[in-house]
Amino acid sequence: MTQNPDATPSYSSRETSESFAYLISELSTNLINAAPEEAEVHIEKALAALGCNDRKDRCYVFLFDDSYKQMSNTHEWVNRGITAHKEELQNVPLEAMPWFFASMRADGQVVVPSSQNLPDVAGGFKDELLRESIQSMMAVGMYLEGRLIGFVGCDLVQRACDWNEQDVRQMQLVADMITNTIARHRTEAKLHELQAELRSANERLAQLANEDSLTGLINRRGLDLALATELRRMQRKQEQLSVLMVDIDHFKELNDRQGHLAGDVALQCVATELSRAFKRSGEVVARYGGDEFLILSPSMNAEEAEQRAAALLGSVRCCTKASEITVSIGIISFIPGIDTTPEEAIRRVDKAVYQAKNNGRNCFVRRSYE
Ligand SMILES: Nc1nc2c(ncn2[C@@H]2O[C@H](COP(=O)(O)OP(=O)(O)OP(=O)(O)O)[C@@H](O)[C@H]2O)c(=O)[nH]1
Repeated sequence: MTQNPDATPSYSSRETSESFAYLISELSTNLINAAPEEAEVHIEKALAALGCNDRKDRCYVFLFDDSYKQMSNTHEWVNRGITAHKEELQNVPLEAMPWFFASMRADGQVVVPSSQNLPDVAGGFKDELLRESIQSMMAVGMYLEGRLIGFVGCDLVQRACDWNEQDVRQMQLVADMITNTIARHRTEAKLHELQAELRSANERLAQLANEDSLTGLINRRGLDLALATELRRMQRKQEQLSVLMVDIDHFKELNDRQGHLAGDVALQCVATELSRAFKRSGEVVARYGGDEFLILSPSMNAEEAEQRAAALLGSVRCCTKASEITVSIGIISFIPGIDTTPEEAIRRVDKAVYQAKNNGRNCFVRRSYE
């Protein structure tokens, strides 16, 4: 125990008062069951219980930062008529009171019966007590996994006090209780953080599994899922689904002539144009594979699908002017039946593209679904 050499406290064998012990056990139960947002209130109640017992003037919790450079007053209770200091005691540099910090680290407690009698070596700490008109104080350390993380303490403004063992024991009880609460909430906060990281990693993984890395469009896997969903949805609503397959013309030649990288850029360029042209709510643009793209337009009839395909022929040429790329487009527009499968829809729209290629490319062909 750290004691002022000029004023050795005379500890009595007074037992912890029953009412205090009862109150503390009740608070302890509350703290164990408290949700993080309620814990603050319970910690302050514990400080109040400590303060009201034996008429203390101020009770508080300070926490050190991880590098022991600063400490901050996180919780405070003050008696009626006593000035609160919590606001101003944030990020207090520990180097300003080396004696206090060294004593706390060495002994796990600092007991000051009379601040007037503190030795000169207590320097900055003594000045601080006198500045705040604190006549007497006591603090005990809070340890988390063996590491000093802060302390719980109390001040007496109006009187000096020969603190006894029971006083220290009571304060230690409250300090342990608050430490356990802080420990539990830190663990829970860490757990929530990890859960959130895991959730977003899983979401990203799921997204990546359905995403084409070159263009950022959904890939064939994602398209298969989306097509199955749209077929069911349009069947239920008895509305038309238009499916457009867009295939770049003579793409192999472009690769051969300008290189694979230029080919990649052209694919990205077409992908961007398709995304721009088909961004109505519910529309899906996918890279189906190689130089083929697929578009799903729910609730769109054949006439509108043809208009949009015609516009697309023009805009693709514009967007890839440098490479003079054209595309061939196959279209099917139909109300899905109960037994329409994604494979069948793809097979039919693929035939339409094939026909567009045969018709000389840079055009669209719509095939009826019957
Ligand atoms: N640069 C690049 N090329 C790709 C990629 N995926 C597939 N290809 C190439 O795309 C070309 C597709 O060519 P084909 O299917 O023969 O068709 P095409 O040359 O476009 O001819 P038509 O469709 O008949 O007009 C192949 O040469 C593939 O190697 C890719 O990610 N990047």
